[in-house]
Amino acid sequence: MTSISYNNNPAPAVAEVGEDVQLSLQGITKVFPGKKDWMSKLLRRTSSEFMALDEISLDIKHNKFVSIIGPSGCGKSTLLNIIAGLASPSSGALLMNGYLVEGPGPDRGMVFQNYALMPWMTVEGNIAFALETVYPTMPKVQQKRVVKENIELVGLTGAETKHPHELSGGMQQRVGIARALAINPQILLMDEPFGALDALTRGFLQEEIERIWEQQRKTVIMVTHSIEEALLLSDEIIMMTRGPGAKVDEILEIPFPRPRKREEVETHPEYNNLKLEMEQHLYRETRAVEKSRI
Ligand SMILES: Nc1ncnc2c1ncn2[C@@H]1O[C@H](COP(=O)(O)OP(=O)(O)OP(=O)(O)O)[C@@H](O)[C@H]1O
Repeated sequence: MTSISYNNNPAPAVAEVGEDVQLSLQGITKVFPGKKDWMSKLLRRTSSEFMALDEISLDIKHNKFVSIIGPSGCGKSTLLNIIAGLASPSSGALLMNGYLVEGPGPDRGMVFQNYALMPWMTVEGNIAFALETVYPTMPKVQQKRVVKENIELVGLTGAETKHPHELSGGMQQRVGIARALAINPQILLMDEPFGALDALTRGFLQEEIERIWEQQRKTVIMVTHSIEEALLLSDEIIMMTRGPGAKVDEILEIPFPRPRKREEVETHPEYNNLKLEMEQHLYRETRAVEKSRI
């Protein structure tokens, strides 16, 4: 792979973190303000403020595949958006290699559930556009090489000149993955990346992600609703409590050897215990949410 470097102009370090820690979340709280303006009052759509996340502290180590799982609406996407710099925390700090980060940056690449491709651009156009935006001075020859390498990496060779509407959902998400990887982020963030796909395509793409991860061993943080997906891909699974004021309940260490094959993972002696523990966690938290609404 072509190596790309960039100057992220990091802010000064504000705290000591362990050498093996790449990303440190320190007391991240997110409170969404309520709506009390005259228009909301007129439309009877006022709301009070809502604390989505309450003092989340986490250390993510280099080259780990980490999944975040929790009951629906607990704040998984909010947390990922804060890590991506697309949302700001109400309090707390986010440190990357010990340096404070306060906005989006090319050190974090994001893959969205709805692909978020430019519909008027081709496959290579979408990837080249991301590269141009992040590395405006990159020579065209290098840009072409990076685009080609990443199209190859996600198995889309031959589809370079197609537009998103000519591609299946699975192929569009491959473009989303290639685009995120092309900017050579230190951390790949994925928000329910396979959530909009049918079961078979989802299975294929999970295996593709496992293959790509083995090649690159980049740190990945993935939000998912799927226990099986988290178990297949992750080194660690962060289980969140229900909101409001969601916290980290427990972090599961996943012991399956790599490279992973679905059949081997599913027949590992620890698989059923881990799956049961996750099911019980999700059931308990979801049941509590439902009870609170009755
Ligand atoms: N802009 C906002 N203003 C007010 N509340 C918000 C806003 N965005 C999210 N929320 C609330 O914050 C909570 C967390 O939302 P978030 O989308 O992060 O949860 P999630 O765990 O990713 O959900 P899901 O599992 O359904 O994808 C929800 O209760 C949601 O309604």
